Amino acid sequence: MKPTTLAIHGAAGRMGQRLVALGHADPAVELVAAIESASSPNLGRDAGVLAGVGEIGVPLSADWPQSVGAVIDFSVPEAVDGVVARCLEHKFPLVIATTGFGETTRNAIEEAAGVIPVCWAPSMSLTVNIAMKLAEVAGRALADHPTGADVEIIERHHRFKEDSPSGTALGFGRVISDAMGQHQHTHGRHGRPGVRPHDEIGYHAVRTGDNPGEHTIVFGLLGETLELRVAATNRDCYASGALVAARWLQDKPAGLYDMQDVLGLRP
Ligand SMILES: NC(=O)C1=CN([C@@H]2O[C@H](COP(=O)(O)OP(=O)(O)OC[C@H]3O[C@@H](n4cnc5c(N)ncnc54)[C@H](O)[C@@H]3O)[C@@H](O)[C@H]2O)C=CC1
Ligand SMILES: O=C(O)C1=N[C@H](C(=O)O)C[C@H](O)C1
Repeated sequence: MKPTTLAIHGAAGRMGQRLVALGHADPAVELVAAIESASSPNLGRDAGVLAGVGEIGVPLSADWPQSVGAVIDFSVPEAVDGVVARCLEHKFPLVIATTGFGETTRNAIEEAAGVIPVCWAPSMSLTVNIAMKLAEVAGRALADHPTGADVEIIERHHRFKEDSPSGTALGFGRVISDAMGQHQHTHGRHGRPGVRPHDEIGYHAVRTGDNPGEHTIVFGLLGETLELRVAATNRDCYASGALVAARWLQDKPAGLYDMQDVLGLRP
């Protein structure tokens, strides 16, 4: 099978650089474009040199290729509408990994997925996506527990992360509220909020050092506690998941997919 040609959007970032490095080492893909913001100080530099793997002949550029097998986006929320519009215009399959954007962008993604295949997931990590399945199972089993089960989601990320809570924490919250029916989403607590209602999921965003991402989901009953914890030790779990998703999209019809589809975790 021919390698999938790839454009990486946000190629000079923390994630972009790991994608360039892993993509360069992967014979199943061929990196053909490393797209960056028009104001990036890295424009013109070789993407491989920046990523620490030596010269690969792909310069960082604000220009888009005319043709490519798939686009992977790890950039900033404000840039995602533009990525979606470009991919729609050129019919490029698209993997969206950026987090922290709002409803307008979500709607644009859903609309684009009527025309092109899109994989959108807040975490490309295999273990995070398995943990989401486990959270769904736990949520269903505890939904009608007589003592009630309090759900708290604690996430830890590096000091440079700009959105909070993480897209993954919100994803866990969606999966659990679909299973258990909570209607309130509370972000941190202070003052005297009173006795904890059961109809609530609590989110706590910790920002510290260089943590590449860690999520703990607490199901607190009276008398026992279940915790699911999933932690990255580096960013390669996200980068390799995104490369798998880009390959997977190749033969897919237009539609909105996520990593549960890519990893075969959806029944
Ligand atoms: N879904 C997943 O598995 C993961 C998602 N993320 C998300 O990916 C995003 C990027 O994360 P990092 O790499 O840590 O951030 P970063 O800040 O290191 O990189 C973002 C890059 O995007 C570039 N950029 C900004 N505007 C642009 C534009 N208009 N066009 C092209 N490039 C542009 C920046 O110059 C920068 O190089 C964040 O939203 C983060 O939450 C991060 C890790 C895993
Ligand atoms: O910004 C990050 O680093 C990460 N962001 C994603 C998120 O917001 O969930 C995924 C991962 O946790 C790393």
